[in-house]
Amino acid sequence: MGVFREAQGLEVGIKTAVLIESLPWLKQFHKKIIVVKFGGNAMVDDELQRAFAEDMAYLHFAGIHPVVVHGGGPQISKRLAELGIDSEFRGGYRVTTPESIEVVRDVLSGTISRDLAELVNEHQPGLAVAISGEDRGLFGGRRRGAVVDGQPVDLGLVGDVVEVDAAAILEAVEAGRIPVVASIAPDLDAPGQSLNINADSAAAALAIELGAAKLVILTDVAGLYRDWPNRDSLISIIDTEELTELLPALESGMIPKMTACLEAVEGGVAKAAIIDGREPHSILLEVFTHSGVGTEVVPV
Ligand SMILES: Nc1ncnc2c1ncn2[C@@H]1O[C@H](COP(=O)(O)OP(=O)(O)O)[C@@H](O)[C@H]1O
Ligand SMILES: CC(=O)N[C@@H](CCC(=O)OP(=O)(O)O)C(=O)O
Repeated sequence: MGVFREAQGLEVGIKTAVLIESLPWLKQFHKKIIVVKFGGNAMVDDELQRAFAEDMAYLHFAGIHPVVVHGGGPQISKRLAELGIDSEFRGGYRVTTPESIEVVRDVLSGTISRDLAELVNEHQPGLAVAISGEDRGLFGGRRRGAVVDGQPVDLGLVGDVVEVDAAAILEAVEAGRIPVVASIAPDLDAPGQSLNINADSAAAALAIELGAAKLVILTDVAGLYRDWPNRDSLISIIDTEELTELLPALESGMIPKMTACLEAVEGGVAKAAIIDGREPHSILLEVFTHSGVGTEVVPV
């Protein structure tokens, strides 16, 4: 009995320590916007999606304003494969054709945004609202290419967000709602044409425009590895100067992700973090504990 009581006491001690550790962060982020990028690789099963929706509701009811930008790379590739269309990535970006841009839109804003908003809304009807980058002038895009092995390459209908009109997002936030944003944008140079925007880069552009207190990117690795795939080389904190030096050596999906973190922090967002979205509720540890998780990008 004595041992049982002792164990119970220990458990209570741990619980209260965890709760009270969150106080400085609750104060720091009170009524502030945190932009959360939910990667396609981090939403691979229902349990992870439900945990994510729970976390967004948690942040909301803790007095923080989460704004979600989601990806969907693997889901787009799957849908394209079902249609007999191969996926090609160059420098971490999907080469996008007039045929595939329709699939990108359909998967991102037609399926994933709606599904995520629905899951969040299970916690309170109407809490989340799906908004596409094509709605109400949210994003304006301009075509971009990539550089692979020092050579410029064409990506087709892929763009950068060069203009953000955050009115729709701010209205939603002020109404106490959680925007769930799909990364697709009208092409400012070709009216009627849409561009496929990498979701990390869309999240960075939005975080800068909103003056977010933090950008958190959930993916399928523990963070940024200095010497990928050496698992002993996880970086816990890196400043923008060091990241700028490391960027040319990065591969595949990490290129847009770390470019996004760099742009966000250089654009005035105090911190950007890459965390493991395969761990349910990892974002709560990132936001509410001293040590955080994953890799944090900070100004010099
Ligand atoms: N230096 C690195 N550190 C961590 N992951 C890396 C690195 N270089 C390449 N990667 C790869 O990048 C992937 C994450 O990018 P991506 O697949 O685009 O994720 P998401 O769908 O979350 O945007 C990791 O799963 C890993 O395979
Ligand atoms: C241009 C480009 O590559 N767009 C991405 C958009 C989705 C995305 O970024 O999804 P993840 O975050 O899951 O990678 C794509 O078509 O896959």
